[in-house]
Amino acid sequence: MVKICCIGAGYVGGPTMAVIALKCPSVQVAVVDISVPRINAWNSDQLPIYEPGLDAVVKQCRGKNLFFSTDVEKHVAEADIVFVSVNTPTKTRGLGAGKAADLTYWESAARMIADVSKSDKIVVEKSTVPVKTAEAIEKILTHNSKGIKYQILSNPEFLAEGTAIDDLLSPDRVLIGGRETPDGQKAIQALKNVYAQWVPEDRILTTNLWSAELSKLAANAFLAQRISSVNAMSALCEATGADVTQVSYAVGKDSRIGPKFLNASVGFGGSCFQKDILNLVYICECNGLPEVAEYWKQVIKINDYQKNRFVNRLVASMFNTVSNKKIAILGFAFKKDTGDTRETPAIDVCKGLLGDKARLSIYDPQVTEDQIQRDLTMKQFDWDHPLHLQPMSPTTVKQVTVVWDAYEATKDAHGLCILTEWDEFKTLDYKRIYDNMQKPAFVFDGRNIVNVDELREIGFIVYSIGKPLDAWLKDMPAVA
Ligand SMILES: NC(=O)c1ccc[n+]([C@@H]2O[C@H](COP(=O)([O-])OP(=O)(O)OC[C@H]3O[C@@H](n4cnc5c(N)ncnc54)[C@H](O)[C@@H]3O)[C@@H](O)[C@H]2O)c1
Ligand SMILES: O=c1ccn([C@@H]2O[C@H](COP(=O)(O)OP(=O)(O)O[C@H]3O[C@H](CO)[C@@H](O)[C@H](O)[C@H]3O)[C@@H](O)[C@H]2O)c(=O)[nH]1
Repeated sequence: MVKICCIGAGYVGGPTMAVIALKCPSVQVAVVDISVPRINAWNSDQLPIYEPGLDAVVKQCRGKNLFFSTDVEKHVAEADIVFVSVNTPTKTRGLGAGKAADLTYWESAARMIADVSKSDKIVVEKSTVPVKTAEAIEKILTHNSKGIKYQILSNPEFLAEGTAIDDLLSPDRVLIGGRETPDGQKAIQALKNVYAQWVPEDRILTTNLWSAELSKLAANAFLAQRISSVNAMSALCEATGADVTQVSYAVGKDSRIGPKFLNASVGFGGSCFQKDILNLVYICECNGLPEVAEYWKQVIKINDYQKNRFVNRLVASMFNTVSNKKIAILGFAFKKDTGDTRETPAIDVCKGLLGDKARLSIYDPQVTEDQIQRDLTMKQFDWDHPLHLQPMSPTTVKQVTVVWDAYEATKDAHGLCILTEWDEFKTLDYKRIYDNMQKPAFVFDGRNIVNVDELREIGFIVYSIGKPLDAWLKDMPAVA
């Protein structure tokens, strides 16, 4: 029986291994982590992450061929294939701070593998890493190998949160990079055999190591670039009277461009896009390619611009001040169908409003008060370290209350902001909300989910990203 161990029971390690266990009943899968609460949660009825469909898969396999454990060394020692899916945050100190990937957790995992291994192993990079990381890992493993042979593969993960299970069950592609030696090819084949249990052969791509590592960074950069492109257009739409939804539809009808990933928004968030582009920028700079670095940096600059623009629109339309005004925040997660708040645009928007002394009442169906308070007090990039190594938030933000209902959040509010596209926000009783708000009542839709005409009919002053402006907003500059 093939034994797989995955180091890191997070958003990637947990769902990915659960699907491998589901699709490969003859493979034994152990997911290990240094975080005790995380492993306890994986072994309970309340899984540590919210992901549609995940519960059912875990319930079907857990205790049969899927195990969650803190006994990292035992499971690594027993495994034939070791996936490493640990955090690769942006460095906050020293060389490359603010851009380069921090490989501390990866390196410590590699050293531990070298320490405890007694048999040959295939070590798989599942985390997103800089190009050439496999070379560094190879060096750590071979210099400490005690005669054991290691093959390093790069098998980046392309799942998106909120649709992780569907993405894993029918991926657009699985990418496996390895050495072009006979042993390297054998290792690629071994991993291919696992995926081939459910992924059609023509969707399993094999490349050299560096192409696989770089393809992951490139894919995220391309995706994020689409969003920054449509968001840049949204500013121009507001200035000209064009409607960004109509523009993206027309543009996306070109089969060379395609319709997906063209929704204008308050900005992209999530643990990957910004981190991976910063990493790409750093690699370009280190390779003497400043123009290429500058090109990709713009994707992040437009994203920051979009978040600032949203806050400025809001404050400018409310008579240039939100001091002591109650603003309801609907949605805090970085996208719908997840409780994940890593790099969510809601953090920047809330901080911007708090900077202007607003009082915030926040509702998100999947994010706890504790998480929101931590996010609003944590330093940038601190969120991407294992939970138990994150600094405790020393204070809570007093101007913030967190409630469990959209109607409660909006009661007596001067304005409401939609920052996550949760389906339930589309079907709220906006007449009831309007009746219970201060007047004039404002809606700022950062996800373009409300029916603008209907809300204006009710009496709201509505701002929706990239849509023709409300008469109220027309003479106000986009960035005050
Ligand atoms: N979240 C996503 O959607 C996504 C998708 C594709 C790729 N990725 C990449 O996958 C990697 C993991 O991301 P994630 O979202 O799952 O992160 P995560 O923070 O949810 O999970 C990482 C886990 O690794 C554990 N860990 C860290 N060091 C360890 C060690 N030495 N031994 C054992 N456990 C250790 C942490 O405790 C944590 O539980 C990152 O490189 C990320 O860029 C993430
Ligand atoms: O048209 C769009 C699409 C997305 N977003 C935003 O972009 C962010 C990222 O969304 P998405 O890519 O769907 O979620 P992630 O879970 O961050 O997934 C991305 O990052 C993962 C981690 O590397 C990759 O594996 C995935 O392929 C890649 O889509 C979110 O804030 C979305 O709201 C938009 O604003 N407009």
